[in-house]
Amino acid sequence: MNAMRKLLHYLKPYTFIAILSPLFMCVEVVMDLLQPTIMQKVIDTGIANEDHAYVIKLGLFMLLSAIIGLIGGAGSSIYAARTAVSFSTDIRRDVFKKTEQFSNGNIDSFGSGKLITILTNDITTMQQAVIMTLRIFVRGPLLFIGSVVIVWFTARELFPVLLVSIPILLVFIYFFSVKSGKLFSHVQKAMDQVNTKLQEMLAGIRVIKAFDRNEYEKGHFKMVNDTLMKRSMTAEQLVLTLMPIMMFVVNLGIIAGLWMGVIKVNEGTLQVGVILAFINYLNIMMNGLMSSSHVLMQIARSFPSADRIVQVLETKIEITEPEQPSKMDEIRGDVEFREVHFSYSKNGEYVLTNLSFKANAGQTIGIIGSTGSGKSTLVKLIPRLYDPDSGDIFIDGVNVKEMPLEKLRTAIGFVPQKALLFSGSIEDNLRFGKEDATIEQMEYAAQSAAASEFIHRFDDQFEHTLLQGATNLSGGQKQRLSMARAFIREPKILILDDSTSAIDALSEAAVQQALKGAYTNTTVFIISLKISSIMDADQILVIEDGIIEAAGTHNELLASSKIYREIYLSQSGRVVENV
Ligand SMILES: Nc1ncnc2c1ncn2[C@@H]1O[C@H](COP(=O)(O)OP(=O)(O)OP(=O)(O)O)[C@@H](O)[C@H]1O
Repeated sequence: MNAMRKLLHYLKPYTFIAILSPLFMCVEVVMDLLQPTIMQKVIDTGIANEDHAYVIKLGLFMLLSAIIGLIGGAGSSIYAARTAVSFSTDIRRDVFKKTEQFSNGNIDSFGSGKLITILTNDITTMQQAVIMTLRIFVRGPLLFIGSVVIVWFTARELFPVLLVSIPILLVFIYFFSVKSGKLFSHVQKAMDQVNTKLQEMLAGIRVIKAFDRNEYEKGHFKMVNDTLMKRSMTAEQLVLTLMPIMMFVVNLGIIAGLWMGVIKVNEGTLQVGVILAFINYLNIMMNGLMSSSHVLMQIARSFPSADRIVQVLETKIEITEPEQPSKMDEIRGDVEFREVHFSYSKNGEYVLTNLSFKANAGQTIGIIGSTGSGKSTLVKLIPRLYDPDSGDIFIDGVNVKEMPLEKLRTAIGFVPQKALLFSGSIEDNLRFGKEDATIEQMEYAAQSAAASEFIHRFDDQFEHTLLQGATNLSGGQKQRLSMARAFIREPKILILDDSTSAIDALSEAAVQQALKGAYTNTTVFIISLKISSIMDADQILVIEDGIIEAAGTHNELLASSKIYREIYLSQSGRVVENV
């Protein structure tokens, strides 16, 4: 309820056109309600007295009221659609803006499948609810109340039929609306699972094929799809069953009306036209109630959607701008971790425990350790993709939590473990790192990342188009471009998270040479499973189970760290070549 009230604020800018819709609808309803009364007069006065002129006059009047009704209906639809679409567009914009600010932790906790369902399904459900409320929620009750009032004044003898049938209809509508709200919230949850599965399948289609897991994936998809089907079926069936039940109650009302009416016609206290008008009004009433019940169900369905949308809009962003950002000059690139503890699920097991180290500006820090030991997590804390549970990280002596986020992140070039490029040209992707980069800067960054050669092999070079997920590049080419994108920023801190894993030894040596040459003032963090990639570093951190097991230069570690020595020995064939 609260969530719905919050979202209704989005209607405020459209109040005027939102009011126009029901106003136009009133015109249509009045015209609809006039028709049976005119018809009654045609029968009881025109036809009964054989007054042709009267019949023609009323016939023309019926036509005119139908045309006015049409204008009213069309006007109402146009303004309802305008209001609802603008309303949902504004909500979608804000949900998108909010998700953009989400920290990694926020995204982890929602899951991208659910976020997509919220941005598509839930917002569309709200849009439908607004359209139906503006159009039908006014039309339904107006038709209903109008019919009751007219029957009271024109066919009071048959009014007892309404006194019995209306409460029965209302009970059914109440029961179905409440039940459908619950069922549709289950449908939305099933939809989240289908979206998550679809996303995963599309992202991993190559792996699925390579492992010949199509059948397994099909089976898995069938499972979530079947759940969605069952839940949708139950919900839709319930909604659709209401119609025949209401028809049945109305038909009983018609029979009762006819029976009472015929008796009264025989007694001479009622005219035949009144019975016909009564039956018409009973049908109009049922239509009014039926459409109101549809709106009620749509509204009931929109409550869980509103809750989910507001959940996103009100999510507390875990990583926020400091309230009083410290004033900093140019960042030099000193990085210090002081007693840092971190866990992904708050109060869960620590992934990093009591990390302390210092990197001076311009130094290269190698990070090595077994899979899952916490290497990537460590570097993700530097640009504040996550914040530590306790302990602090300083850049040039200033706590990163006190630095303006933009200043902090523009000083960092991050090359993630999985090279993620965007659809568009190579140039677009490089400009992602530096919007106003010149062609010379692009050339230089590409050269430093050993990407120049393959780019120049394309006819259109930097304008070469990358498909979604850069599927038209090889793994190594993607890594090189991802590095070039970070290099072009000329960052003060460069983080290379196992970013040369798909690059041949010669190219890797070229990249390292470039780093030594042109990026001497940059503090470089290199994560690698290969000793050859980090052995020249000024300082190497050996991470095991989230703890710095040892730190020092290559030679120091060979002497002091058992783990480092073991890694060295296991890779020594390659290392010896490189030394
Ligand atoms: N987003 C996440 N949510 C929850 N746990 C995570 C998340 N990312 C990583 N972990 C867990 O944190 C631990 C450290 O992961 P991390 O990616 O830092 O390891 P790593 O040393 O970089 O491994 P690798 O060499 O395989 O890349 C692992 O146990 C992993 O399962």
